[in-house]
Amino acid sequence: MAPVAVVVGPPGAGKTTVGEAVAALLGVAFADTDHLVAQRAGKAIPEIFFDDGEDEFRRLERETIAAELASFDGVLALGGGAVLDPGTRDALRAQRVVFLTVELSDAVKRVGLGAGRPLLSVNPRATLKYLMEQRRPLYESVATHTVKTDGRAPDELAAEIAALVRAG
Ligand SMILES: Nc1ncnc2c1ncn2[C@@H]1O[C@H](COP(=O)(O)OP(=O)(O)O)[C@@H](O)[C@H]1O
Ligand SMILES: O=C(O)C1=C[C@@H](OP(=O)(O)O)[C@@H](O)[C@H](O)C1
Ligand SMILES: [Mg+2]
Repeated sequence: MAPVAVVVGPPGAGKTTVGEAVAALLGVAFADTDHLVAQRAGKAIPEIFFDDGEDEFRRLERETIAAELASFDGVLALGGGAVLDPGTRDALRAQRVVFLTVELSDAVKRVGLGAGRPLLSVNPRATLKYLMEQRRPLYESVATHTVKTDGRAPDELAAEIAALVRAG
């Protein structure tokens, strides 16, 4: 069993929002690894970073993704930093992976002051710029499809991605 699609991209790309809409259009389940990690830890993501550190968050994230790739058959949205892990990138090579791209200006507007995203809680624009530059090659290395999201509504993007999945 494998997800019908895995959604990757930087914070603010719309992985959670668009991924959920794609699942609804396809009539399949939706899961977001951030949500699953928080559930597993019994606390919200900023609390995990604060209490336990980023390494512990990444460990939970890596294990959660491995488990979902083996057992989940809906649309799976990952956290923006999931692709930093080489084992996760390897596992994604057998999957349909949709990379949602976003330019810095739209990403900054979408994440606002970074509430709920501990890495962006200080200076979101500069941090996002750095994260996006550092990770772009990693997203590209796992993507089977790349979809630009700037200036496009989530519904329109979801329809395009659902069609792409239906087309196999
Ligand atoms: N295509 C879009 N156009 C405008 N706003 C969007 C778009 N996609 C997502 N958003 C908004 O941007 C914010 C971040 O979206 P989210 O789905 O959480 O992104 P991600 O999971 O990639 O970090 C949310 O407030 C969401 O409503
Ligand atoms: O980019 C990152 O390293 C992170 C992105 C977040 O997910 P979104 O990309 O859904 O915001 C979340 O996993 C955590 O705050 C770390
Ligand atoms: Mg998200």
